[in-house]
Amino acid sequence: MRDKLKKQEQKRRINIQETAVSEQANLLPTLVLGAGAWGTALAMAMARNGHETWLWGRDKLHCAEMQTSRENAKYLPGIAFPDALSVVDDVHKAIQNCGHVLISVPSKAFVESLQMIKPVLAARTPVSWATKGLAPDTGELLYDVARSVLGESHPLAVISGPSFAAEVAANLPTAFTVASEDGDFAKQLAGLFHSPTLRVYTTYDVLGVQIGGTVKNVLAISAGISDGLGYGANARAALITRGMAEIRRLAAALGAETETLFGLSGIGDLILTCTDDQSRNRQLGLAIGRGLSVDDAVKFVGKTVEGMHAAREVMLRARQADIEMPIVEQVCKILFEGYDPRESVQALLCREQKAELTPPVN
Ligand SMILES: NC(=O)C1=CN([C@@H]2O[C@H](COP(=O)(O)OP(=O)(O)OC[C@H]3O[C@@H](n4cnc5c(N)ncnc54)[C@H](O)[C@@H]3O)[C@@H](O)[C@H]2O)C=CC1
Ligand SMILES: O=C(CO)COP(=O)(O)O
Repeated sequence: MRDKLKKQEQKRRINIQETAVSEQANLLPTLVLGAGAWGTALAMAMARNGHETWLWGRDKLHCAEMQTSRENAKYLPGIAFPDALSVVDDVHKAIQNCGHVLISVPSKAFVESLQMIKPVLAARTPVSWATKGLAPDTGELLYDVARSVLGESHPLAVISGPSFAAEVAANLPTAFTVASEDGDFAKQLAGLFHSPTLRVYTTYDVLGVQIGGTVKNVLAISAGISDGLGYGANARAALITRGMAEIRRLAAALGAETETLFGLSGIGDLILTCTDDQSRNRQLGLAIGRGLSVDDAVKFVGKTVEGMHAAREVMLRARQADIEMPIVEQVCKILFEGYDPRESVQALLCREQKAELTPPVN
């Protein structure tokens, strides 16, 4: 009995501490790490809501330019920073004094960012990220990477969904999802962004949100390749739909909620990036489909293309889970084994006949 009461008291204290941390996250400024397109757009969205936001980028010259011009002319030209947004120089001081860190760097720089904040981050300061992808080589989910680097004490959250940076920066209507195992933190983080032009939904399914946001990038490359080859709208719709089946299989195998894949971070982001030319993953596919070599296509796009990094790791996770992801497999063959995209499409079409749905067994 005494043990039970002790445990209840401990739980109550943890709750009080967590509430204090969460309230602090709302009052103290948010530090955004990564002054690319997405980090800047998210920083602008929070600052427009009056939340004091600090933006840090590793390129000192770029930061100095942003301080002077009050815009990010490199990634989001012509959109002025709100008053509550400042570009900071001293990242260590900012990490120590902020109420929440939001990481928005490419997946290859994610661990490096966690390692940079870890020694200076105050205990229990919440950390979120908008990075989409898996850990290079190991294919670990970024949530697991963050937990193992930062330990158990920091509330963590993932931001994902159909949201091109340029449209968010331009204040065009957008909806995305915040996922966290800590429901209070999810709500508070969503509240920092929520506005008449930005609807932010919350969920606890961090796994499903990360899988959707990662695999859709690989599938956007496949849709781009198909469109670059001139294969038409039927082929694109088939790739999106069968691609969705691949996402669902991986998500189910890893223990995510199927429902999540039918939400903003799943089908929402898949449709966005497979169909709109703002997507850099789709742009890479288009260039390959139109005849450029993979190397030349990467140079031609010249921007962050997460699907190029995620493709191998997604395939690795699929093999570990013993599931088929034929579209992702063909994208890997084109990107890394020199396959001709036409051969890959043939390989997909020539797969054995299959049922889309089989009757339930009584
Ligand atoms: N651009 C978009 O519309 C969206 C992007 N995302 C995701 O956000 C992440 C970042 O993408 P973007 O901002 O678009 O990329 P970006 O290419 O516009 O900018 C990336 C920024 O990260 C910086 N960077 C690279 N390595 C770094 C490091 N080690 N430390 C600090 N900064 C570093 C670069 O200097 C650059 O400023 C990606 O995972 C992407 O998939 C998610 C949703 C929308
Ligand atoms: O994730 C995105 C929008 O939700 C951005 O997609 P790209 O990285 O393909 O440009």
